[in-house]
Amino acid sequence: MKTLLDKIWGLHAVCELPNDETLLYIDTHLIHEVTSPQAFSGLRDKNRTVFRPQNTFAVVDHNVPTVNQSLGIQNISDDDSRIQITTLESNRKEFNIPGYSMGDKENGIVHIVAPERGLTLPGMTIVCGDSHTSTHGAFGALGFGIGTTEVEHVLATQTLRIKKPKSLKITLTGEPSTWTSAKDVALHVIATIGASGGVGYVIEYCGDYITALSMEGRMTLCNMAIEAGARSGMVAVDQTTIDYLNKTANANAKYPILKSDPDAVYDKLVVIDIDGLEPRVTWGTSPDQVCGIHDRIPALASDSTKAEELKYKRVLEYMGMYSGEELLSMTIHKVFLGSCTNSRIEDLRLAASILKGKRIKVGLSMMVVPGSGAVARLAEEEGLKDIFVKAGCDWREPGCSMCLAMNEDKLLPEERCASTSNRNFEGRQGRGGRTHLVSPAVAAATAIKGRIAHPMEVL
Ligand SMILES: CC(C)[C@H](C(=O)O)[C@@H](O)C(=O)O
Ligand code: SF4
Repeated sequence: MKTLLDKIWGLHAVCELPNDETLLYIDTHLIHEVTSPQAFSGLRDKNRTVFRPQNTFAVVDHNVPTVNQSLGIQNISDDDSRIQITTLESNRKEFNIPGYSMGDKENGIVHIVAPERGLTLPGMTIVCGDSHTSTHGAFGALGFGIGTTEVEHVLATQTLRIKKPKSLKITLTGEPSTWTSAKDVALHVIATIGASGGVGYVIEYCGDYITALSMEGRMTLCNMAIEAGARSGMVAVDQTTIDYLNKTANANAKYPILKSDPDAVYDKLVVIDIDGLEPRVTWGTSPDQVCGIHDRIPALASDSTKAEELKYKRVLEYMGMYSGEELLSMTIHKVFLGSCTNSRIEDLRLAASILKGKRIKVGLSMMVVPGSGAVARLAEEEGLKDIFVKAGCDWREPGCSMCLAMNEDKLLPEERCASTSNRNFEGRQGRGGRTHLVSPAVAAATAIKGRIAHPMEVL
């Protein structure tokens, strides 16, 4: 009667520690340039080394420019970005850590690259100094984000001191509408349980919708478990997982069909009906401020407190909207197709299928940032890049880009963006920028119309 979480935990618990903590063995440690510098400095200060460099893998993604990466790191004008990238390069050399440098043809966003390279496998524990490490749970693995001090601990020992999270089973019932994707379901889950509804839990997604969902869709869903406050998201291993791994990791390997026992006991159970669910769009500055695409900006609840009223007014003011305004009437200046939520090949295929033979609205700009070199190559081979370019989109090189605006890709104050990324808080995509989180299909339709649009409006 064990859950998937119990099983993976049991296989990795080295010993129990005081204060309810477990010393957990870590199979794969992913690192990037933002949260690793202090961890390496810590190692050096204590005269320690990296215990298992071969189980560590580095990419540079947050700060990299999305144009002219081949010109090299010295070409990056922002000092912080250049220093972070250079520091990771030198730490990798010093500690013998495998990975990709800027401009490497396989480099990309850490959560896209690792699954693609077979570094994410069923039953593994995977950590990274990055909250969206939850993405890897799509493979029946336990992936979660850690802080910089913990990065140092994992580098030094390949283990982590951690309290076991509680388990939350979310069963999705019914069939959503045709143009509703995993992104929309992720937003609906967050809206239903709230942005802190998952705090203290690892979510396991179950139900027929999940069984039928592609690996890319499962990654999108697990990626955004964090936006519901959860430590991670996971999906049981099934034939879809195995088929994907046979293509990407190793065609001859035997992978364990790891799943929860039928009578497994969870700490909490939630059932969410997604029957007929329409595409979702966020209207506010929290990922749980979500509406159906045909809805209007919701009014303030009549039983709201003064504090809630002030917060609501602040959100509308920042977003430049009014209560009752129609989402479909919202003029959009920029569209961002990218991020570890939605920059896999399936996302690009979907957006390209809508943009094929069409032009994006005059005055609007759309940036397409593939999640990795492999995604970019495949998109070029399949003719997707051509479709985007012909439609007037800006085809870029891989990286986090306008998901968090640590490079040149930013919104200007009051610019409104339909973005396939995962966070919409104030300033996330540039100071004063306004973010609406959407699916790749809605992003493409929106680019054509110049306002939030349902794919059916352009097909
Ligand atoms: C920079 C990093 C620590 C951060 C995270 O952990 O999520 C980033 O990836 C993000 O999406 O905000
Ligand atoms: S794409 Fe966005 S969410 Fe993902 S790791 Fe990069 S910054 Fe974080």
